[in-house]
This record gives sequence, C-alpha cells and structure tokens, in this order.
Amino acid sequence: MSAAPPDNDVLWARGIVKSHHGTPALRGISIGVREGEVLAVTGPRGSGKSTLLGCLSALLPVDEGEVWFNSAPVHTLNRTGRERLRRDRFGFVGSEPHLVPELTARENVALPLLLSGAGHKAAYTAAAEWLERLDVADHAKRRPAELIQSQRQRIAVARALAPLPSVVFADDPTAPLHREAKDQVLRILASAARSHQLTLVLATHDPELVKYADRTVALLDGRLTGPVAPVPRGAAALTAGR
Ligand SMILES: Nc1ncnc2c1ncn2[C@@H]1O[C@H](COP(=O)(O)OP(=O)(O)OP(=O)(O)O)[C@@H](O)[C@H]1O
Repeated sequence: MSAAPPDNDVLWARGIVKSHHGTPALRGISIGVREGEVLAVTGPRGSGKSTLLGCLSALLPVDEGEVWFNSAPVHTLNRTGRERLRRDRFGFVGSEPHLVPELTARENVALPLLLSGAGHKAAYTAAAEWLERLDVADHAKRRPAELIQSQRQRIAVARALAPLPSVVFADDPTAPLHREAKDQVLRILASAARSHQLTLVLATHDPELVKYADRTVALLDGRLTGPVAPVPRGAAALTAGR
C-alpha cells in the first residue's frame, strides 16, 4: 500500500523503473514537481531525461513504481486514460516542431483549442495573442514550409501554451535555435508558465538554460545524482515575470 503524494506536488513519482527493449533507461527515480514551478531536468545525452518526461507525462507506461498527477494515480491508467490525460491536462514542446504542414501558423495554434471545444473566434483570438507573445505574429498566415526552423519552434511553443495546460513538458525545446533565440524562447516559456500558474518540466543538457528554472535535478545513467536543488536566486531572477 503506497503513501499518498504530498498535496503541493502536481506530479509525484516514486521508484520508477523503465527500460526500452531491455535497455534500462530509468533505474529507480523518485521525484516531486511542485505546482507552478519550473523544474529543469539536466544530464548528458542518454542519461534518461526524455524517458523521465515520457513517464511523468503519461506517454510511457512505467515498468515499476508509481506516478501521480494531482493526487490521482497515472501508473494504473490504461492507454486510453493516459491519452485523455495528455490531451486534457498536458502540453508538449519537443526539439522538433511537428506542425501540421497543411495549416497556417495561426491554425496550428488554434487547433488544440478547437479540439478541446473552444469556439472558433475564441480559439483564433487566443492563437493570435500567443503568436504575438512568441514574436511570430507576422507569420500567422504562413504555412510551416514557408518558415525557418526557429519560427516553427516558436509556433510550436505557442501551440503548447495556448490551451493553458496544467503542466507543460519541454524536451530539449531549444535544440533547433541559435543562442539568442534559445534565450528568448525559454524566457517566454518560463514567464508564460509563471504568469499563468502553469508547471513547466524542462529537459535540457545545456547548463546555461538552468537559470530559467526554480529548481533543478540531474540525471546520470538513469539515476538522480542528488536531491532536487533550488536554482540560486540571482539566476532565477534573470527570468522575466518574477
Ligand atoms: N526507443 C528507444 N529504444 C531503445 N533504447 C532507447 C529508446 N529511447 C531511449 N533509449 C535508451 O534509453 C536511455 C535513455 O535515453 P533518453 O532518450 O531517455 O536519454 P536523454 O537524456 O533524453 O538523451 P538525449 O539528451 O540524447 O535526448 C539511452 O541509453 C537510450 O539509448
């Protein structure tokens, strides 16, 4: 019989173990993510960051251990339950934008809002506002093929944030961006999360980007290298919206 997760943890995992086709990726991870925080998961390539985000976000079922979201078990959900949770409560940004090629930028951002039942006008108004925040409003009527990679990634960030999910999972979201755009996109992600009380779980192997987080945790070979640590205040204060 397991203990209940703490009330102020929006996500809580205990003893999670996960292998990919027999290759161990997580070897017993226990972690809590607090409501409204920006948590950075760091570690070298292959250390298990993507797998951890996959398990926390209900994309991957765990082999062992428990995952809880808002005090409800995720590890016992079937595939349909996990898909519903992901659709209704989580947002995702990966290292590749994966936009719908036939749709314009604005239509791509409006799409998840329309799918979740928003009216046409409200969805398109929100999409336009998020494109503006991400500095790509001028490209609202363009299709992905007409845009460069960094513009597509900004649109993908707008699409993830527009439905105001409880938790945004960002797995190496700045990989396609150059330094200046990296900083801008992460600043927007972190400040949007804070101003809308969204929780952001950010995987990165770039130590420079940890300054946008409230706390950080490091992985090595599928294990945590230490407890979750607060990011020094001076660094966190660099981010907008605090
Ligand atoms: N689909 C898969 N099939 C087989 N092995 C996998 C798969 N996905 C991940 N792995 C292995 O699991 C381990 C953890 O990988 P994971 O992608 O979670 O690490 P990561 O820290 O996110 O790496 P990166 O920074 O390169 O994205 C690695 O050994 C990797 O090779």
